[in-house]
Amino acid sequence: MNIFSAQKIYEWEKFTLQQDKISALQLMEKAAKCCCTWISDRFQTSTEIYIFCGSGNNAGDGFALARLLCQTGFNVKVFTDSSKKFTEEAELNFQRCKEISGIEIQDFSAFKQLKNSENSIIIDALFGLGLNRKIEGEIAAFIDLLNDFPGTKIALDLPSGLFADGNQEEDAVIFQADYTLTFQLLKKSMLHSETAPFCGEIHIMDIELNREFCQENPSDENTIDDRLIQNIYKPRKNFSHKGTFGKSVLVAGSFGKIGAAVLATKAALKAGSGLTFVLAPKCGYEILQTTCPEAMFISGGENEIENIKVEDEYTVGIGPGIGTSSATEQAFLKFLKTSKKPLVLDADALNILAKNPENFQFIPKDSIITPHRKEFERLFGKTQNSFERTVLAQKKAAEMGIFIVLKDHHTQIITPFGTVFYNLTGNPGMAKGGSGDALLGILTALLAQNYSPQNATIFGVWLHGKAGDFAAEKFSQEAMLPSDLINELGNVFKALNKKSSQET
Ligand SMILES: NC(=O)C1=CN([C@@H]2O[C@H](COP(=O)(O)OP(=O)(O)OC[C@H]3O[C@@H](n4cnc5c(N)ncnc54)[C@H](O)[C@@H]3O)[C@@H](O)[C@H]2O)[C@@H](O)CC1
Ligand SMILES: [K+]
Repeated sequence: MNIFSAQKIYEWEKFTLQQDKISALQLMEKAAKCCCTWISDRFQTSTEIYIFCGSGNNAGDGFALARLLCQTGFNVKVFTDSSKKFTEEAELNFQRCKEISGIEIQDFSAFKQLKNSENSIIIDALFGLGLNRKIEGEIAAFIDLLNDFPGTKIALDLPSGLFADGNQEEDAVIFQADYTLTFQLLKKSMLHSETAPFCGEIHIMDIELNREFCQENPSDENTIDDRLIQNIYKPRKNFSHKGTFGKSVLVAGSFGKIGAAVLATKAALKAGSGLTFVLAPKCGYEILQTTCPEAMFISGGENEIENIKVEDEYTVGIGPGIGTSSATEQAFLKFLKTSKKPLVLDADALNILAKNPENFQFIPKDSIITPHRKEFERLFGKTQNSFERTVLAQKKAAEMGIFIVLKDHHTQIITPFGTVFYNLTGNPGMAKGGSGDALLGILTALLAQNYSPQNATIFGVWLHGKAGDFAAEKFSQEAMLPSDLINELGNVFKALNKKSSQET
């Protein structure tokens, strides 16, 4: 699914009004209806509803919603500044609201007299996409007051004070929503760690903007949706054999960190690698042969990796638990300089690279690197915030011709062509040592199975998150382990297969 800037969303709205021959007022009514249905499906009509309306079309949505909720049987109070000039659609909906005797319309100041009520809903229709500067003065103080009020807080389209497209100033005043009912598509600020928490749980309201617009206006920023995954996924054909599914080598482990090699190898096996090898130090021999009997062992040294010899036809993933000793560093750099095929690089492989950026030039084109925030900083330097980090990653991915997987709550995949894919699967239960090792194994296995580097990266990151979601469902976010995630890969493939067979 595309992510559009506020500017592009306005253009999309205009396009829809022209193509579908509907009015802005009708579109606003549709938006308000979606929100009314969402609220009435979840809350009893005994809940008091307070709606706060600014002066733009976000307020128009608020006025229309007030009318619809009142007609559904809720007790609704509207707070606004009626001395302000409303937009045309907001004014029309304001007038319609006034005609309904059941709705009390008051000035913002009247809100201060209200008794606190836990059993109430506060709806923020102050500012939406049209926010064009930081909120200050009286409105800022008012939003602070709303944030302190008990009860459920719902933002329409965006929490007031949050810009759709980017970062905020640190002291910005923003409505703290429990739920955000956002129209048509996610906005960029809903996907970054500094800004997304203001939205609470996000629900997309499908207001049926005309989809032809997306074909004519492809975006550089996208979220990974089920349709994209189903298009990438290649179900297995009969008569295939183990050679069809590639040969993966995981270069991993050192004394005390053989577990990292076990996790990466198991993940590669469970992600469908045809033949799997693990190149690890000899101290891991028995552990690996016992825990991963399906994988073949290649010795890379005694207690750490000192030598990496791999045949050209193999797909190689390097990094988990290898450490950064000088012997391992030399072995890794020697191997890197002779590598031609795309590699998957994580953890200590990235830490070794970060020591000397001169070595970046040896990373084969189309390789995949999977840094978390700290590893990214070590490689490419600090940025002020995650928005700037994405931009820097776009620059580096293009310069180096590689795929960068920026691990985060919504992990981003950045392609060498500058496109960003935000992943929506996964959960905080995966913030545990070993999750990254599993991801490296999955990515290596998919690359070995002939998924293109871009498809392997998108699919792998999605699979990893989805398996993590299945594991959290079974064991809880607290107790789930990376091995549980790996064991759930099978259930994710089963679900994908089922969907594929239903579609054909
Ligand atoms: N684009 C679409 O497809 C649709 C948009 N709709 C609604 O329309 C909204 C956008 O409406 P508008 O463009 O009228 O924008 P807003 O309703 O966000 O309000 C913008 C107004 O607030 C003022 N303003 C901006 N920042 C301010 C600040 N910091 N302090 C004080 N005043 C400030 C602006 O000067 C402008 O007058 C969306 O968020 C959504 O809720 C919906 O009705 C459905 C369809
Ligand atoms: K809002």
